[in-house]
Amino acid sequence: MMLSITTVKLFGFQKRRNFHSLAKRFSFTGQSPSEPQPQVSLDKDCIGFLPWLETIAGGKITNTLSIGKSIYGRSLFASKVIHAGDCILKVPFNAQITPDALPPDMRVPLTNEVGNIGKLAAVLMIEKKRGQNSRWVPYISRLPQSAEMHSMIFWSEDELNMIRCSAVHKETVKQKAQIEKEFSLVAQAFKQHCPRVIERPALEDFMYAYALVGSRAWETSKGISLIPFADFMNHDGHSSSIVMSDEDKQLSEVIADRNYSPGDEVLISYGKFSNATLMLDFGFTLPYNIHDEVQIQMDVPNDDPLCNMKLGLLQTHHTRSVKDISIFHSSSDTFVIKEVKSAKGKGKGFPQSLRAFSRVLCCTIPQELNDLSKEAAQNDGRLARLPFKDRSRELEAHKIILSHINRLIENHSACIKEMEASKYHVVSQRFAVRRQMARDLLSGELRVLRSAAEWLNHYCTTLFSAP
Ligand SMILES: C[S@@+](CC[C@H](N)C(=O)[O-])C[C@H]1O[C@@H](n2cnc3c(N)ncnc32)[C@H](O)[C@@H]1O
Repeated sequence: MMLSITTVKLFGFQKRRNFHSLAKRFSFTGQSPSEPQPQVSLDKDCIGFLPWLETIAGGKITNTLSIGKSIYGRSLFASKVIHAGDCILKVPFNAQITPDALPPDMRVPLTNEVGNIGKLAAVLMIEKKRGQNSRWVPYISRLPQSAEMHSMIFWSEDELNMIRCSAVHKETVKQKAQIEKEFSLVAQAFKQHCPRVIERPALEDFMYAYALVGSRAWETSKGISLIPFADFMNHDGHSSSIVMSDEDKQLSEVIADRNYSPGDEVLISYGKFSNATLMLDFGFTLPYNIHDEVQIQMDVPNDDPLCNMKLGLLQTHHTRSVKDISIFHSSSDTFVIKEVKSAKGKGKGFPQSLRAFSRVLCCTIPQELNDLSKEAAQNDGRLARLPFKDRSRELEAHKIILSHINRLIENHSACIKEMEASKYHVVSQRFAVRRQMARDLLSGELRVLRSAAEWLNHYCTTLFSAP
């Protein structure tokens, strides 16, 4: 997952928001009550950075932001009063790094099998190896080191074990395998086409570059772009400021969504990401993430006598809507549930597609399946979307999901309990950060699962009370 950019020709003024607490993580130096405008403590390592980038850009990038340090690494802070609606930074496309920078000979062998992140990671490796000869050295030297990063591809077996009950565990394994596959192609291309720059490509270096790109590049018309300076901005899930791209003016820009005083940390939204996505790709979590979700995998058992008929029917009718598919590469029996806001049916409900799947699952004779198929044809074509007329069958269908969800609740609770039991062991700072991430992930998923169980329980108990 990359950060997604919004392409704009004309953009509307974004809604004013209340000041959010994340914007106050910064500690000021030398601030006294008589000073109404606190001074921003600049990141001394970045003093020459903006003038350098402005030279490349051929113009001003910001009038109101400076680079400072937050508890989450580098960040941008208001150096002057900023009003909601102000444009706070503009980075022209010519000051961005894209896969177009790959040596032409390397582009061809990498075309199909290496994704945009892998291609840009290869560019970053080349620039890094060029050292002081790289045009981008002032930028590259200010990127975080791999030891400071917590993207899940860097997690050890023990660390990954903490989240074994979550679907993101499997995704991490898949992502690592994909990176290794892409690395073998990139390494081959390096050996053939740039042996003098990269003599002995190392998987470790590729993984580091891949994690940097995955956590700080935006999808753009070039496929993907690293946008220096804009990528020093940290994420706030409540912010409505995003990085936007203006193809006519050939630049990326950010508009403030709220007022800021000098010294405030200025945050943007990377997207509506769950903690699973944030930890997999960005290496952090939010303590309470409203976008948390749980991936549910349900199978038609192989020993079900109607297995083939059910699979055929499900395939023909596509039980899932596209909205059910998340970051996870889903198979035909994968569903995503979000927090069900109210057990009484208000707010976001329980996914219809999963309920439909379980109705199909509990059919025991071909006639029932044929009836579902006929019913779909008479309505909007979607299978099993209406409750069974026979309420005990409807109950049975929902009990299937409920027992699956209850099992996941048990697994999540056991993982959390195990983690809490090991809380007082002496651990490294790195492990402590990752354990907190694991806790945020699992508690968020547990919240989602419990809301789903509550909804299902309510549905099951009221099924027979309706007239
Ligand atoms: C686009 S970069 C932002 C700049 C970064 N802090 C730096 O030092 O260069 C994204 C990275 O910043 C950190 N980050 C951003 N927002 C965060 C947040 N709300 N909580 C924790 N870490 C965050 C994570 O390490 C993430 O991978």
